[in-house]
Amino acid sequence: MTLTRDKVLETLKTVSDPIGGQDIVSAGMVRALTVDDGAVRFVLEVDPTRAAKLEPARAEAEQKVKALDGAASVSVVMTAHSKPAAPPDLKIGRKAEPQGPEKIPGVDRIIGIASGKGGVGKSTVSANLACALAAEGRRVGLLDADVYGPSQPRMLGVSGRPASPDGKTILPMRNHGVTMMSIGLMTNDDQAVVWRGPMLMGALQQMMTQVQWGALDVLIVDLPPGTGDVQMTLTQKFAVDGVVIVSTPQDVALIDARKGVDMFNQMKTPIIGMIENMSTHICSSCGHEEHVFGHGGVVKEAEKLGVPLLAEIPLHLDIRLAADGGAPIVVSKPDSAQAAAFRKVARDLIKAGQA
Ligand SMILES: Nc1ncnc2c1ncn2[C@@H]1O[C@H](COP(=O)(O)OP(=O)(O)OP(=O)(O)O)[C@@H](O)[C@H]1O
Repeated sequence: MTLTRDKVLETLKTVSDPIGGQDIVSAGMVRALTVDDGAVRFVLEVDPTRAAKLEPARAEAEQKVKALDGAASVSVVMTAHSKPAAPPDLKIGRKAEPQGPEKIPGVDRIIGIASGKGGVGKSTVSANLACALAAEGRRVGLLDADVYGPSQPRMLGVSGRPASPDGKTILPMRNHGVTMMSIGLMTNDDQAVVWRGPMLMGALQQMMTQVQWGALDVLIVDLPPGTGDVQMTLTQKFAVDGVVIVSTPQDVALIDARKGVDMFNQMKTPIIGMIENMSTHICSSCGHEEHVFGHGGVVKEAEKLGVPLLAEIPLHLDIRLAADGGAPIVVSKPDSAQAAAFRKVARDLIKAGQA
C-alpha cells in the first residue's frame, strides 16, 4: 500500500503536544513533511525552552508513523525556533547584561563565506578553501548554510543522511579531511525548500550547535547569497571572526557585494577580504586568456572599501568539473595553477592567524 502525506498527517494528529494540549499538527509544530516512496521526513519546530519536554512527543510521532503500512523509513528532526527577545530593560542606571554572540565549544574560529549575488562561486570558494586548509593540516569544518541551494554535498562528494544516534545531536559527514554538514543532507535532492524566517534561524542554530563538530581550528560557513535572515542570525548569535566576500568583476555582482559589505559593517563583523572569482577565463584547450566578466573590478572595489583582495580566481573548466565531480580542484589537481590560487588564500589565512 502506498503511504500518503494525508495518512501521515492524520496519524500525527493523534499525537498531542504535552504542554499546550493540542495535537502537534494543529499546534503548527509539524513542518516540511515529505513522503517519498515510503520515506517519511518532517521537522518538529519547537520552542527551545520546551525541547526536552517535547522529546516523548517526538518519539511517539516517530513510532506511530513507523508503524503505518508502507512506511519504509521515518526521520524526524526537532528544530528549536528562536526565543522571542526579552523586552529591553529601560531602567536608568542598570548595568547592561552581557548578551554577546555565542562561541561553539571546541570551535576556535568561525569564518563566513558570503556573496551579494547568487552563482558567483561562493560555494566553490568555500569547498576549495576548506579542503586547502585541511591539506595544510588544519582541523576544518564546513557548514553549508545555503538553504536555498545547498551544493556542498555534491561538491565534497558526500551523500546519505547524517545519523543522530541520540535523537538530539547530529553526526556530521567527513570527506577530503573536512568535517561537513549541509541542510541539503536533511532534505530531498529535488525538494524546493520553502523556509520561513523562524525556521531558517532554527535550522541554522541547530546545525551550528547540535552538530558534533568536535575540535576545529576553523568552521567555514557557506552562506546563502544576499543579506537575509541567515546572515543576520549567524552574525548576531555566533561569534563570527570574519567574512570573506566573493564577487565576479561584473558591475551587477559588485553592487550586490557592496550591500553585503555594508551589512557586515553594520553588524560589526570584520571583513577578512574579497575574492574576485571568474576573474580571467583560461581556455582549457589553448590556454588563451580573456576577461569574460571584465577584470579588476573587485580589486578596485576592495581598495575603495579598504579591505584586502585575497585572490583572483580564474574561470576555468577544470574548476567546475572538479566541483561537480565531488573532489574540488585543490584535491583533484592540487598542483594545477587553478588550485594554487585557492591554496595561497588558505596559507595566507593561516599565516595571519585567521584560520
Ligand atoms: N572559477 C570558476 N571556474 C569555473 N567554474 C566555476 C568557477 N567558480 C564557480 N564555478 C561554477 O559556477 C557555478 C556556480 O558556482 P557556485 O555554486 O559555487 O556559486 P554560488 O555563488 O555558491 O551560487 P549559489 O549562491 O547560487 O549557491 C558552479 O557550476 C561552479 O562549478
